[in-house]
Amino acid sequence: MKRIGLLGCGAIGTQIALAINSGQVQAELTHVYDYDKSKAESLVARLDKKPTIVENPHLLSSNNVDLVVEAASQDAIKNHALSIIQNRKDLMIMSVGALLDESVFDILFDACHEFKKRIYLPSGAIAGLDAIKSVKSELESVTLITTKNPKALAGAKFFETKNMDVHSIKEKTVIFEGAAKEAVTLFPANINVAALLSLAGLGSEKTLVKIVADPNTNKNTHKIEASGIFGKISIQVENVPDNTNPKTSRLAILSAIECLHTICSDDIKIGT
Ligand SMILES: NC(=O)C1=CN([C@@H]2O[C@H](COP(=O)(O)OP(=O)(O)OC[C@H]3O[C@@H](n4cnc5c(N)ncnc54)[C@H](OP(=O)(O)O)[C@@H]3O)[C@@H](O)[C@H]2O)C=CC1
Ligand SMILES: O=C([O-])CC(=O)C(=O)O
Repeated sequence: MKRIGLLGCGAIGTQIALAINSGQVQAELTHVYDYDKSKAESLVARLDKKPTIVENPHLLSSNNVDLVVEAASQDAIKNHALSIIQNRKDLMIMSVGALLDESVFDILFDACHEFKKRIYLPSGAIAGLDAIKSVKSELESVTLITTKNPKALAGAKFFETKNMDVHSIKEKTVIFEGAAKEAVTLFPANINVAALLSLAGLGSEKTLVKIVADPNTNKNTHKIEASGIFGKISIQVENVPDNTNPKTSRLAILSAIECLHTICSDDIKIGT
């Protein structure tokens, strides 16, 4: 059975730990870390088989684990992903936006080859990555339109740079249009899905992102529109937000659990 270390004990990390605890994912959660220790303690209190709470992130991968699951932040990837791979552990990443920094991507890509380790990127809060990957060589345009309630967008760096008060948005408003590369920097906790779409398809400069703040919605909606020689793809997911973190969709959590289940099982693998 694979031994798992968990980096980040928030909305996604908690549900992953509970899925392992219930046996839905056949693995052993052995070590956890969050820089808010109280979050790690509350999580461990809910588990039957108690993992060790480590005092710093390096102790996750220097211990005897097979895979580290990151559910923390883009900074966590920038600061710790390389040492996890160098410590010869596989890594599952949720804060995928960090990989749109080419220096981070290239270093991790080379490290995976050198240390013969794998990085897994679950499909997260979107659907259709299988198709985008398959038509990659024939793609001509990809646009992601993401609509969230302003309270789910609050706290993003974007509002500091624009000197805009998110709570003053009273009607459905397009607040950002640009390349995925810029979107993941300005909305690091909201649009990691744009990084997944970029990596699967046209890259971070040509993948276009529109972010819409809608005070009248209680869903996190992601619409992908892609076209090319192959034809057209139009996929929309209306996600229920997690009840502890409105930025994060329920589908992102379920996708992380399903990805981990696939990594940890030897049965038939369905889909691309
Ligand atoms: N790929 C996808 O489709 C999706 C990706 N995400 C991303 O996944 C990540 C986890 O999401 P979620 O669980 O909802 O987030 P939460 O904010 O609920 O939980 C993250 C936890 O990790 C902690 N943390 C952040 N950075 C570090 C660090 N460097 N070292 C240790 N702990 C850290 C946070 O502490 P504190 O609160 O104090 O910052 C928090 O306790 C986020 O980056 C999010 O943007 C989310 C949804 C979809
Ligand atoms: O969960 C979502 O809807 C998407 C999200 O936060 C992200 O991609 O960072």
